[in-house]
Amino acid sequence: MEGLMDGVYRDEASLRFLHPVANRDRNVRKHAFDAIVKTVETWLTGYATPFNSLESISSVNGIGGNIAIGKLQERVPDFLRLLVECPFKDLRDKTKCLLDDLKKKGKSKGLKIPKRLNNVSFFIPENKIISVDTKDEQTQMLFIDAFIQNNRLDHITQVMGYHPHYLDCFLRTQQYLLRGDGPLPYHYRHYIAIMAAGRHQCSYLVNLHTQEFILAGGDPSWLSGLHTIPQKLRDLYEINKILAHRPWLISKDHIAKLTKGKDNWSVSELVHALILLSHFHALSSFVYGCGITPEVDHEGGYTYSGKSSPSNSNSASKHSSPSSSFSESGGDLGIDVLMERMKKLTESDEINDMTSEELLQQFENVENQSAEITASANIPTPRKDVLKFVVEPDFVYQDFAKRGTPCDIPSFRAQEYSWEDHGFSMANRYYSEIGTLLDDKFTCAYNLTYYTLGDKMNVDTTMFRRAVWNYIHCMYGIRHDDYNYAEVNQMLERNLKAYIKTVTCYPERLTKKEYDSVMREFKHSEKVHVNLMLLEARLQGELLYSLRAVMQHMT
Ligand SMILES: CC(C)C[C@H](N)C(=O)O
Repeated sequence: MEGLMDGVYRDEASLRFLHPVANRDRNVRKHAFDAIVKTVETWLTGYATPFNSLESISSVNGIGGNIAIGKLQERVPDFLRLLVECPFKDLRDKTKCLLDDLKKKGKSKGLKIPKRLNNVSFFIPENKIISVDTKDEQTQMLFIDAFIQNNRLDHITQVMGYHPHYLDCFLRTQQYLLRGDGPLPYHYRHYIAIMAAGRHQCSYLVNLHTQEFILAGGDPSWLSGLHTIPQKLRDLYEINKILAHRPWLISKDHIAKLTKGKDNWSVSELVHALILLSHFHALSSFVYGCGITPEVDHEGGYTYSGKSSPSNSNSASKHSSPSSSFSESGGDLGIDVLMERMKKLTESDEINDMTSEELLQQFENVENQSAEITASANIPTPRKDVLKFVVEPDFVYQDFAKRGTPCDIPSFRAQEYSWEDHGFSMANRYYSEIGTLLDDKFTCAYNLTYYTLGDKMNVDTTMFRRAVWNYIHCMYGIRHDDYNYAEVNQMLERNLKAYIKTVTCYPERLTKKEYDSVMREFKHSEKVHVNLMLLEARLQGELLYSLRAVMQHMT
């Protein structure tokens, strides 16, 4: 039995390592695929009841550990399901045939073929999503890149496919953070991703990186929860928690504490970790903000019952809570009104007449108003499998305006510590190249425009986009003193502010109803665009606080 298990087990591991199949070279792909076909055929014919005997193995040490390895027989079709949606046409077609074959032959052996349960997003109809075999060459290449990097074409990538220029920056940075040169061991990086995603109970990212952690050679016992991990990694938890919800509380003392003592962090390792944490906090916002669905091989992503065909009517859409704090009459501005206001504001040139006190006052107004806006009231019950990676799940965002006195924290002046002048070089110094990669990504997200608004062409949307970006920083207490915050109130109506606040600060609470109720005349690609800005502004906000603390510690 052990021999069989070992054999399948190794194959499983190599299957999961799609690299040879995910190769740009057609011949390499063919070769690798033939090997898979052979493996599957051996499984189907070589043993009397290979799948049944595997079923009795409930847990396997080594690779797999906690990830339902007992369901190995389900994984083969799983894996094939992933390939059905890969960006290589030749492979897709072949896989379809193989799956059909498997369906026929497998039945008599009790083999169950999973069906995809969801589309890519709970919010965006499938026919509006960029298809795997898109004719757009740049996007197609990026999908291939993503497939090669991540061993799959994940739903995040596919949704970001609306914005190829951004996707390019995103994939480059993420690849570097997770698999490039850097001070932290690979399995640490994925575990840190899990810890970060846990702050928002983002099981999508937790599942993805649980698998990656194993593939990177991580010890499966760590997946039973935080109590099993090395002290050094556990020490990171406090800063993870603060950074995710109240980054203004981070001080140089946190950095000092981590960088001294027995199991200490080097400053380089810490900078790597801080960037990973912020990346995955912000990515959790994106996952919820766009209603990303579980992957086909993740819990909630597949079904064995014959009935279900992909639909958008999954959990998230059922969430629509009656007590939503988004008002029905929330007054979605509509594109015409928005354009009208942008035009007026551009002509008025008001900021030149304002004193710095008045500008400060405007900032404080928006900040105080933001504290009055309740985010979504739909508070989900945390899932047990994610909770094991979470300490103090009740520690959540608190309005910056309500931070209270014991430690009266002033707002963060972006002019005194900015990404461009300080954060960027700080990041590069301790973790080479990352500053440049992040900078490209920030610049891309900040400036991205197609000069369109819904169906309208040739529109300068700068003002709207600035308002979104600066509003997010405002919720974190970050102030740009060359910006007139009165514009935020002109550009963003109350429901949209509530949406932005929910997705940035409490993403796990967002419902489909809320997604639908804002930016009604925008295209889905534009709503995703707003979510990209949200991701990046949040990420930058967290980094400004943590890198400033590192700097203060070093000087
Ligand atoms: C988020 C959207 C309002 C962006 C707009 N479509 C543009 O091209 O700038």
